[in-house]
Amino acid sequence: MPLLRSLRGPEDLRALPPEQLPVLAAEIRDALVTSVAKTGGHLGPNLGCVELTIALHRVFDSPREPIVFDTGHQSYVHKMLTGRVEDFQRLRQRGGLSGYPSRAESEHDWVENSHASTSLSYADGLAKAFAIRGDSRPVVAVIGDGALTGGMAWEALNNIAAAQDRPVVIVVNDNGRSYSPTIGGVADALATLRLRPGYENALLQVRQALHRAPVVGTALYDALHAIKKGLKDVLSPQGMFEDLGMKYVGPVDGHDIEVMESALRRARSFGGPVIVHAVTTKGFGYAPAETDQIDAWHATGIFDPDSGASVRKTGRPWTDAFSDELVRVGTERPDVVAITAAMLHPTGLAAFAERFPERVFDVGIAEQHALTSAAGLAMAGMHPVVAVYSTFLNRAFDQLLMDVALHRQPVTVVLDRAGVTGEDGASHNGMWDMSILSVVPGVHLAAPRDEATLREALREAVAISDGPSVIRFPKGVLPPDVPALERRGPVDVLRRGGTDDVLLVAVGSMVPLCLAAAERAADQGIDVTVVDPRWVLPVSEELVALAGDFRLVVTVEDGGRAGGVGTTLSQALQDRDVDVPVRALGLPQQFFDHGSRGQVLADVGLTEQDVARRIAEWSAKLGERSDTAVAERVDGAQQ
Ligand SMILES: Cc1ncc(C[n+]2csc(CCOP(=O)(O)OP(=O)(O)O)c2C)c(N)n1
Ligand SMILES: CC(=O)[C@@H](O)[C@H](O)COP(=O)(O)O
Ligand SMILES: [Mg+2]
Repeated sequence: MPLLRSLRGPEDLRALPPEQLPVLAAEIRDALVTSVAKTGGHLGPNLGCVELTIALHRVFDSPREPIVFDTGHQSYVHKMLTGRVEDFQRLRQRGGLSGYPSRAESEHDWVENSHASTSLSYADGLAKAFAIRGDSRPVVAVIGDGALTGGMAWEALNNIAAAQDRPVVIVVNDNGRSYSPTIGGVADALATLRLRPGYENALLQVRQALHRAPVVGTALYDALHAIKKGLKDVLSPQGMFEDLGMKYVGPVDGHDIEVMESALRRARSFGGPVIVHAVTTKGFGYAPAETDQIDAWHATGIFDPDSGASVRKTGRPWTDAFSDELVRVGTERPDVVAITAAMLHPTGLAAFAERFPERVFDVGIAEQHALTSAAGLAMAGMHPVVAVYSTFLNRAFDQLLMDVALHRQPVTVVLDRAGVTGEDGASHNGMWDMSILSVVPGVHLAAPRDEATLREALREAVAISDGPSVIRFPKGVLPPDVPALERRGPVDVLRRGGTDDVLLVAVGSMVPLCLAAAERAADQGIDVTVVDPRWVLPVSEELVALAGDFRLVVTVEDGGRAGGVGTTLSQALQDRDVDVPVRALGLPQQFFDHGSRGQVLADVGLTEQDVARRIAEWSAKLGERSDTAVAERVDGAQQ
């Protein structure tokens, strides 16, 4: 890849003659496929925006003129063009290149969050600040047709369109898909625009008119008229953007660098808010991705670049267990409906959709709306199951609190990817849900430990009729089922220590680690009883009663410690005057850099060795304290 590797940055790219650009695009595609095959990552979205990104960096002077990528999963090409091509060897690996823009990596990355539909708000804010400072530089936001379905994008558009003197260039990268084809009114309107005679036609019209233009006479008038008409077609408010007063350039073939560049230059020179509508193909140029009907290789694991065959991790994913059980529940319960925020397949709803197509709603990337519309469905007699990744529930906290919980509506939220997810980095760790849910009155929260308890939790959740229920489980494959020795209320006793030494409360996916830690502690002569509360909210009376029987309670959870299970259990014990020390092990409230789940957990001391060591330390301290107390009592008695 001599051309790609010779580029030190966008200045070099801008110096390339246009005829070399297709070669560069081919080299970038090759680099994308070769590298993502080894590490996994967002291949389809990046293959689809190669030419678009080349054109952006030729027209705009990044980093002075910010280019904000919505979600950021499509920023690999931008990274390659801004001096990071060599770093792709370690994409998404610990200490290596992030899979999203990263402010620590490059001054070209203004924004790094990867929750969708934020780019227009960032761009709006940047443009407002530049305007106040008397700086007229343009700001660019690149947003996919999927991200454009998110409410925030429209809140921002409402502001951007109103400020005709602020130069915000919005590039809509319209590949017609989120993961699956994007659906809804916005998507339909984009599809209609896509069918219009495009920017290329108008450009051709202008060029031909210019060639024909004589010096004088009616022919000159006709030619000028044609030029005017062509330009009007190129830059005029149309369709859905019309009412907002936005200028619109397009549709543009997003894989034609020359045309893309021309459209962007025109948008740049306009000096106000303008939309450039680029039509692209997700996975472009790599047949296995381009032809994949499910998600055009939106996010892939490791694969063989020649055949496209995936090198799969073996094992049954948690998502599949949920997916199967939901279909069973749906067969028995005609009132159960499912909602996805544009993630039908990855959240495991595809099987339910196939079986009950009329009972599934894809609301777009709109978690807030998902929750409130679920409340509406519940009010009218349905039991909605909203399946989202844990980290995206953050978006819909207020809707869960006020629209669902306050109204005591029976809505079940299923959180996939709860806990540390790892390779996607800080924004994707599902480590906030237990903290934010702990403040929601009346919520029921289950953290199943295996397939059997996941299935059971789902059935229990859809039977709850007086408020929201939530089930959380991690990314990855299921562990073997861990049968309970005994059940007390919702609490499963998984291991009995011989004495009332230590009660280890193992939350969900932490169960295998806790059982192993208990064995290690036993080797050091410490008796540990291990329980799984299964339903961590509300804290059950049975768990409180059990805790009161022990000298020390240790909780282990795959979530933020603030407001987590340890905190809520402590509070519950205090509320009931049960005097037993609780030590909480979990994630500190930090943003963790990307790395594998195992690495992140090890960094924060969530390994069986570390948990066993902490138990031993705390246990010893308590022993010292009670020895001292006994000694003091004896001393006191002797004096
Ligand atoms: C708030 C939020 N919800 C869900 C997601 C998961 N997600 C990541 S990319 C994506 C689809 C994006 O589609 P689009 O914006 O069209 O980009 P494309 O991948 O097609 O280029 C979704 C749903 C997210 N990142 N943020
Ligand atoms: C960008 C985004 O939010 C998703 O594409 C996410 O990266 C997918 O994660 P999984 O690979 O865990 O499904
Ligand atoms: Mg898209």
